[in-house]
Amino acid sequence: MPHREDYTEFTPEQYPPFPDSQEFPGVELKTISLQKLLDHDSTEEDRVFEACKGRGFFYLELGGPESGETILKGSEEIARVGERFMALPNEEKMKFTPNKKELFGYKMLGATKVDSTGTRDSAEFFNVSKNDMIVPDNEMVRPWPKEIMEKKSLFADYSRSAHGIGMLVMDVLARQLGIDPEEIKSRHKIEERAGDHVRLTRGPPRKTVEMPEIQTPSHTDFGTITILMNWLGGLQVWSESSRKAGPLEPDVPGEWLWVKPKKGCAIVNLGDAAVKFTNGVLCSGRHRVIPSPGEQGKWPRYSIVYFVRPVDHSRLKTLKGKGVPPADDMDEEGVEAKEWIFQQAMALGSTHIDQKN
Ligand SMILES: O=C(O)CCC(=O)C(=O)O
Ligand SMILES: [Fe+2]
Repeated sequence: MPHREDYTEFTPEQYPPFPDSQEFPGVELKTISLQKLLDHDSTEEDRVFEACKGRGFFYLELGGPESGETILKGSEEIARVGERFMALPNEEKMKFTPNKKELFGYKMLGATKVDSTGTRDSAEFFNVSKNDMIVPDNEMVRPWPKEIMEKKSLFADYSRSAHGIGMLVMDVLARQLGIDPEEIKSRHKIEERAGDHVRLTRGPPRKTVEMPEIQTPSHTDFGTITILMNWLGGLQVWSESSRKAGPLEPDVPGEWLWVKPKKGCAIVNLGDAAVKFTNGVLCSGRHRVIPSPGEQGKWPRYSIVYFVRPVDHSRLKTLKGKGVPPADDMDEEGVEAKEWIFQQAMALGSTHIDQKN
């Protein structure tokens, strides 16, 4: 008999492959090499620009560079932290719900409405603030569970690497669009407080063959760019890219296509802030998560996501660049990022967020 300490429900080495069947139509995504982007390979820069103007989703091959290796190894270690936290009794987990209009902390199963009739989601997640992980304990602004505090340096390294990778991509995109890269850098300084976080998500195994439940409802990410690690199918993108869909439902005809996890790669996607900065030249792809398909559905599904977001007090508005069509808001001050993120989260049907400052 294995000891309790040996038990782990996050066991990527045991997962069956994504089913090879027409029943589960997949999306074709470009695979971009992190090493080539670091080397300023101009063909790779053109490819990533195309991917971000198109669907706004691509695979990023991580192996080799230090930051990529940190994400590859760190995501598995963080998933195990997630497993330990999610196994705690509910009352323990509920001590860490968000406060003050922020999204950090625990979201229980069912806290998000997934459609206009009020059906609830079926995944739980924990958002770990980048800023609290990269400062000494006495400068942290929230209490964190012991499971996370024990691994604070892991979260700090992971946050720095994921943030760095996100900024590398944004720097390429800014140059392609003739936007002054400083406009992007100054809005994403890692030491300044931002909504950036590492999200640890657990979705339960699939209950029925029909896969009726929604683990994470249809949405576009709110921030600038997202670095996602997952090991089991479940993520789907809407087949048609849309730059102005409302919060929950796609507004253009299409279908959900599966995004198959790809070994050694992160799935990277742009968020609504990148759309705002570029007046819709870049795309924030609509996506959702349902239980894993076929045999994969017997396992609980973990994903580790890093959201790069504009710093709290920066302003969201269209930036100037030769590749950016002029917009009405270019000479305005713009809305504060913290308020924008809060508004977006509320529009998505979140009921667990504290609406008071
Ligand atoms: O779990 C996943 O694969 C994606 C999760 C996601 O889209 C999100 O948390 O915003
Ligand atoms: Fe997302």
